[in-house]
Amino acid sequence: MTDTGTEIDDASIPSQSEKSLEHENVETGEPKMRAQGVDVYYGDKRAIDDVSIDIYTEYVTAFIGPSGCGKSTFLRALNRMNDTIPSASVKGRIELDGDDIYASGMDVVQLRARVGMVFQKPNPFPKSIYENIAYGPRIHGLAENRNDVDEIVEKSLRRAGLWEEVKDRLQDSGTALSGGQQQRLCIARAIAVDPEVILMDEPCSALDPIATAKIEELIDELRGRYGIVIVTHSMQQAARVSQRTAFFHLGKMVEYGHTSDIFTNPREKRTQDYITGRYG
Ligand SMILES: Nc1ncnc2c1ncn2[C@@H]1O[C@H](COP(=O)(O)OP(=O)(O)OP(=O)(O)O)[C@@H](O)[C@H]1O
Repeated sequence: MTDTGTEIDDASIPSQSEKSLEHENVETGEPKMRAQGVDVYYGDKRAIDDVSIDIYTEYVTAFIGPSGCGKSTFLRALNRMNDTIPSASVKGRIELDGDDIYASGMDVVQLRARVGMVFQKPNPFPKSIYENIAYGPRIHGLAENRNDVDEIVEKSLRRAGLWEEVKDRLQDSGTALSGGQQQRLCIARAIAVDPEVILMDEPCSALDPIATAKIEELIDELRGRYGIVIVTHSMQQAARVSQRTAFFHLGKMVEYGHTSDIFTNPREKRTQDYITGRYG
């Protein structure tokens, strides 16, 4: 996809009457995740206001919007990462395969394996490359013996596009890798526990352009196998890697749709203002 982001000028954006409705209802099949009427609070301050969205395995979904609009807060609500913030609370319903992830019986450790997360700053464990990958499958009972673990380590590193670079140095520390390699190691670590969804919170913001391009290629290769949701500050990145985009502003999800529509044919003026660089 081309860099459509900030290069769009007003003249290229059709008026309401010209807008195609054919993409209005963007999905048909069952979503992997569904959020309905979700509010997230920090204490009594509402950071997310009545957000509803479906997440599909078939597509990469990008969350965009100006700083502080709540993208990361909402992303973290999707695997209960907000539970680690004492003042945070969530209202509404978030489902994974139809099950309420905030239900009292939900095993949060299991949930975070099914809905994995990759953070802004690569955060490998201060252990070997091998152990970074092997730890999760062992504690989740996915491997019975050393052979199983070896297989998972190789498969995960291959899927994350890192195997060829590290296969001869699996006992080296994960923290000795370059930033881009560390981020791919973190993606491999998420993959190793067989997730269904991978949440990525600005996964390239600490990386140089070449490492960024590799992560973007990887995201494209992983699409379809896992539901992928990416928070990004870069509209160019959203346009390159995602098929669906949600635009957030002041805690609300203003607009959701096909990425191409959001960037060339937005329905809402606030989306148009953002993609044309009026704020953010
Ligand atoms: N741990 C926290 N405690 C209190 N308020 C918070 C906390 N984390 C975020 N907020 C507030 O919630 C709102 C949304 O923040 P969030 O980080 O989700 O936005 P964002 O869109 O991801 O921003 P950015 O693009 O700058 O990362 C902001 O007003 C922020 O100050």
